[in-house]
Amino acid sequence: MMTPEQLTAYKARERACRKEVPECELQPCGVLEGTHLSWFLLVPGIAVVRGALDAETQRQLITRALTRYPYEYVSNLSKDYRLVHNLWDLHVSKSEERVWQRPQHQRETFLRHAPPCHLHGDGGTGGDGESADGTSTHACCRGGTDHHSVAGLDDGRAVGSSDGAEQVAGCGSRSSDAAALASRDAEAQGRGGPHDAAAHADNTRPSHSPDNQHPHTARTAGAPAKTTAAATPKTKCVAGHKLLPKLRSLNMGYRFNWFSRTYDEEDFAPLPAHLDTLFRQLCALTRPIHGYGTMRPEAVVANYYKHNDRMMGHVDDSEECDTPLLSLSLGADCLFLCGPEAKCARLTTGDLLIMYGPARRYRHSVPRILPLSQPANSMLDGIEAAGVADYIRAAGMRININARQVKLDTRQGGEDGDEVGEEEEAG
Ligand SMILES: O=C(O)CCC(=O)C(=O)O
Ligand SMILES: [Fe+2]
Repeated sequence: MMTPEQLTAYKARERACRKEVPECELQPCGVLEGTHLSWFLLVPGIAVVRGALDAETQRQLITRALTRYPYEYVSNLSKDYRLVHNLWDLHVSKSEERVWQRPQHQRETFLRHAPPCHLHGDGGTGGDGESADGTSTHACCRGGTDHHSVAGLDDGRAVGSSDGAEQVAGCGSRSSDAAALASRDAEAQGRGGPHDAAAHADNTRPSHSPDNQHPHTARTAGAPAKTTAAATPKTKCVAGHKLLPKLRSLNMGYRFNWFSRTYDEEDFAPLPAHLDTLFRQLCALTRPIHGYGTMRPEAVVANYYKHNDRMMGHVDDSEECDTPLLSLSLGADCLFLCGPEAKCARLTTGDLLIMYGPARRYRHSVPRILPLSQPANSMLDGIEAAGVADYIRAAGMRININARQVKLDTRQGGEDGDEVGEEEEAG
């Protein structure tokens, strides 16, 4: 828990990050055993492994995050729109086909009882972000290199590095602050979205313009809703190709119920096997840091930030267990604030951030997305899927994919959860 003074100072630092790029406060801690990966501590319990993912793995995750996950899983758009086509396909075809919003009663129902994923035809979209310039050149600690990072994401098989080194990954959660709670409630009622960019300073999810809801979204601040559920006409619709930019976040595995503020046992969409494998490997790889050899990545959230988006302060405290939260950065750099002292780290593409121990429940936020770095641009150059690199560049996009174990070990009766989905196809 933070004192009121600490909270005030935290929020002031979030605001300051919009204007300047503070020094990265990561402290070097050494090299991960069996790898050439350098790791750092922001505060005890908040670690960053630089370059934990190799470039090809980053490219695969980015491609899937744009072309597959939004179609296969519930996103912030799911509450508002019923999609019968893949968002990416609508985007590249510049489809003018109109996508209709759900009627109000369906949106409310959807929030409480989201359909199981693999919704062919049930995707979602969210609100628009704002923009702001994140210009800054901040020197920060750098670590590992590609060839020692986690490599390969072939579906159904473990990710391992080409030289024997391996890596790990992480995830996020919900806030416990009263402010965050209030904002979540607001979002649950159809206001505010995960990423409300310029939105209010107080909450959680990346803020873009407030819109739709998604589990992680709810922590967003009480940004003024541009479109409240109640005000949305039943007939509102949007051209298909305009939906992808509204994507803010999506949820794989257990979905968070923003009304009960718990994970619903029955609301589970199996993860893609490659993500399950990746996060398990990352957890094992970073055991020397956090002490946990295994974790089940039961709730995975992908957050999509455009250059002016941000995620306000929140605490991820809805999970039952204390296993590490693993969080991957892809694309543009960002500033990450954390803890009672609002320490600041600059995260770069391929980095793995880990929250563990008591710090697992520290307040944290992403107050600013920075311009794409040269290494990020080089990494994007290798993306094969047409249009993906251009899309990331045009939006100045950062994608965060985080994973957390939700249930206590006893809940699923085994060391490893086995509810991993089949991968239909690669790529
Ligand atoms: O984007 C990030 O790095 C943080 C995401 C986060 O805190 C969350 O999803 O809970
Ligand atoms: Fe979080």
